[in-house]
Amino acid sequence: MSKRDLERARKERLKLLREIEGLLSFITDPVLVVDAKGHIVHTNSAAEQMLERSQIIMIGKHVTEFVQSASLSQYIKQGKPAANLAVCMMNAKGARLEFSCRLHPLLVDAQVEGAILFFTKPALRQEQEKSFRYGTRFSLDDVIGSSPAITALKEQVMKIAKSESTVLIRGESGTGKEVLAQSIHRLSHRNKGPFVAINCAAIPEALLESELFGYEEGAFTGAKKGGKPGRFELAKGGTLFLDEIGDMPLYLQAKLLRVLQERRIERVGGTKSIEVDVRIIAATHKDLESMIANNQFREDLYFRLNVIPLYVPPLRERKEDLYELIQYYMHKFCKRFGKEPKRFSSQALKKIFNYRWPGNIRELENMVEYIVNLEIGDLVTVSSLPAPIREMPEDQHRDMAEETHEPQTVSHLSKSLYKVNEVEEQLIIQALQRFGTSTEGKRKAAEALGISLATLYRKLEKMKRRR
Ligand SMILES: Nc1ncnc2c1ncn2[C@@H]1O[C@H](COP(=O)(O)OP(=O)(O)OP(=O)(O)O)[C@@H](O)[C@H]1O
Repeated sequence: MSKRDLERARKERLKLLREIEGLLSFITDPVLVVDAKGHIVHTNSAAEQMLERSQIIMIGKHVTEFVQSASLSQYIKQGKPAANLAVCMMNAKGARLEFSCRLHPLLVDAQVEGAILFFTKPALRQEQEKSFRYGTRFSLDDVIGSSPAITALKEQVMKIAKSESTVLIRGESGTGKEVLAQSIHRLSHRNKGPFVAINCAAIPEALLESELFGYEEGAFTGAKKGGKPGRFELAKGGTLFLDEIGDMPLYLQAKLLRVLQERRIERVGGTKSIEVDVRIIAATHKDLESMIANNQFREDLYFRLNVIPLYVPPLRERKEDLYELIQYYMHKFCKRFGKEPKRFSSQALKKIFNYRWPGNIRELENMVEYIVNLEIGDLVTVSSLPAPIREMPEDQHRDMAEETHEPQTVSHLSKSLYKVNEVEEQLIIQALQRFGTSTEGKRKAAEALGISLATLYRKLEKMKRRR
């Protein structure tokens, strides 16, 4: 085979791998693909979540390290299909979870090359889990951060949680709007009731109406026998979280407005009027005011929803919380994956602090998970950071003082600001150790830190005062 043929074959194989990974990611039950000896060659994210281990850890290991079964290895070796093998999956904390495994052997020219293993929950557990589906995972204690903005937001949440009024949470994607909605529910009088969420952007328009309001038997082709309750009914006595409300089509906005006014619904295809007993919390990252101006969002609905407005600031406006969040997630993922916490080099920290975090906390969480999974020893350098952070052009670096919104007086400094100051101090000390304390050294240190010489002097003055 020529070099070109080899390269083409390599590319074909890579393409096939990407296709397989893509397909596996759509499957919401855990899937493991193993070779003929039972070593894992692919996993999907559902398997990662279930086993609480990252793909990087699992690939190459024998399946029996994670899945216990009397006969699984035999089935794989012999290339025998199986429909319903009882297995136990063991997560990183050592918990044993019962699953039913379907095995599809991979045969090439009648030779066993491996197997695809699908894991589904036994029917009884599916039933038990249904009752947990409308619970919450987060409380206000899970809202990490002590910047003035987050502290004020938490105080506001505590004040309004007990009220029955509708809340509209605004903020960019990944800032924690759902975390906040769940915290409100937990603090409310309705906390014994369900917390039912619906993402108006994720559900196809044609299904959204029946998902929200339910339907009666025979309402449309394919409607379930006996009909189906909608989220308004399922949330009875609790909270209904309408996520991405800005993506709701106009005709449903009109219907929602009517429901909010009359506090009653009718299922699609039904005539019976059902009383609504829910508290509504809506959220969006969209600019509703300009949507109203462009006739894309109803102004009357906006006023109905915006009774208690809450705003979650983007991470770049509260970089004081970065360090606390990184520590929180470092601890969480190290515990989950059984790893030792890692330290960041000063240059890596500088990149992190100067990055704009367009994906907000979700992006930060992903970064820490990625880093925890890297086999790089305990020091995280710039080269280990994800590409968007690592490759941020120097001219996008901002003055750290501007970005951290440092309050002017010492009395305003919160606990976490001290932490940022500690990080900053570390960076400054390391830079001065490297370049020296002469004027020229300070100039170089300021340049390396991405701040002006005047800012460096100001920070050095502050450091002196703090000591
Ligand atoms: N203050 C916080 N402290 C710790 N984790 C947080 C905080 N806020 C958000 N998170 C985490 O960030 C992720 C995104 O949060 P969430 O889904 O609530 O964001 P969102 O604003 O609703 O996003 P979207 O608009 O995309 O739905 C979650 O995994 C959550 O655990």
